[in-house]
Amino acid sequence: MVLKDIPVDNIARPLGRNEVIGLLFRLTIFGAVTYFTIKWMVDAIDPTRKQKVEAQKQAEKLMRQIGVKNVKLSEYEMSIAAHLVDPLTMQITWRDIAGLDEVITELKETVILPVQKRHLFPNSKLLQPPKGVLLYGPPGCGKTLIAKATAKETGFRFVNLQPSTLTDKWYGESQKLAAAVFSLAVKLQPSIIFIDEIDSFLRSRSSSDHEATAMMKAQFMSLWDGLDTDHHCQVIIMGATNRPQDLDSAILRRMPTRFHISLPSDRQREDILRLILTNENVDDRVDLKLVAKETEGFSGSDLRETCRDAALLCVRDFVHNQSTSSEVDDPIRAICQADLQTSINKMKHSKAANIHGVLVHAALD
Ligand SMILES: Nc1ncnc2c1ncn2[C@@H]1O[C@H](COP(=O)(O)OP(=O)(O)OP(=O)(O)O)[C@@H](O)[C@H]1O
Repeated sequence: MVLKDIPVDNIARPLGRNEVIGLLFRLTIFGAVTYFTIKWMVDAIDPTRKQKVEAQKQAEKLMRQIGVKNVKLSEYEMSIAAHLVDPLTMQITWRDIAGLDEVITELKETVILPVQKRHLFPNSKLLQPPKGVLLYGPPGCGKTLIAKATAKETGFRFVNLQPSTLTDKWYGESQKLAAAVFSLAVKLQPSIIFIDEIDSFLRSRSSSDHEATAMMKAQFMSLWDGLDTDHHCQVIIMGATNRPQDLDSAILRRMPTRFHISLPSDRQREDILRLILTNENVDDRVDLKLVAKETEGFSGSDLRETCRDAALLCVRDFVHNQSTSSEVDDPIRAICQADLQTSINKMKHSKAANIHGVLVHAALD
């Protein structure tokens, strides 16, 4: 075959300008489709994606509500910011806490005064508010109430951090989130980061710790130390725990200001009961001293539950009377001593059953 037999179309020739543009266009479209397909697949298999989108929306809303403008947040800071509490919706003040006057006075002197009177000692390193405060004691005794009231009184922004926010993540995410906790708190300062059940992720380090957990703990501590080096930084970490003995000693060292919130005494229970029943319809003959005596070992939360249960007994009677009596306008009767006693007995019963349950579990373990 000689050259002249080959069709002219089959002979290689340089591409024309339009063909080059067409080729580039096709390559660009192909590249973009590949990129978005891979991104879509990665997003689809990321189990935290939906949470991230929700967190971002929630964070943007809260940031607007608390008046934070022109602060750019990273994706990780956004997911922490979703736990911000809007100070306007936070109603807890010292008046909502009963029986803890001594703790509150000490807290005012050691934490709140240094914050509020900062201008009096701008250069003193000794009189700066502590960077770490630990509230410890049995469940339901007011630790969270105290942390919220502190934020309300100081006007600090309040980040209510659940340990699961940091611990239930993919490998490597925990560390980025831990870093975001601190960088966000600094951007939003003055701020309080409240970590309930702090022992659940900052417990004593052990050789059985997962590598990622151990790294996260180490990183958390070094970020915390970073706060200390800048004494103008107004960020306080407040932790609460029922098990202070489980906390890493290095963490305890970083929380030198500690408050023990114990189960309330007779007098404290009476104060708490009085506060809980302030706006309720209570029979004048109710003897709160006697109720306080009868509720030994109850926490503030148990007392609240007992009073709620007693109030429900009145509602139950009311509903019953409505269906059986012709007097439709009968008012709901006041809470009486017998209601409270019935509810106390019920609570004691359920507490005893709980303890029994725990013991049975422990025996089975
Ligand atoms: N001293 C108190 N004065 C008034 N109410 C109290 C007091 N202590 C507890 N309560 C009631 O019990 C509820 C639970 O209290 P809080 O959440 O502060 O307890 P906690 O110590 O943080 O518990 P936990 O360790 O389980 O998180 C409060 O919302 C409040 O109704």
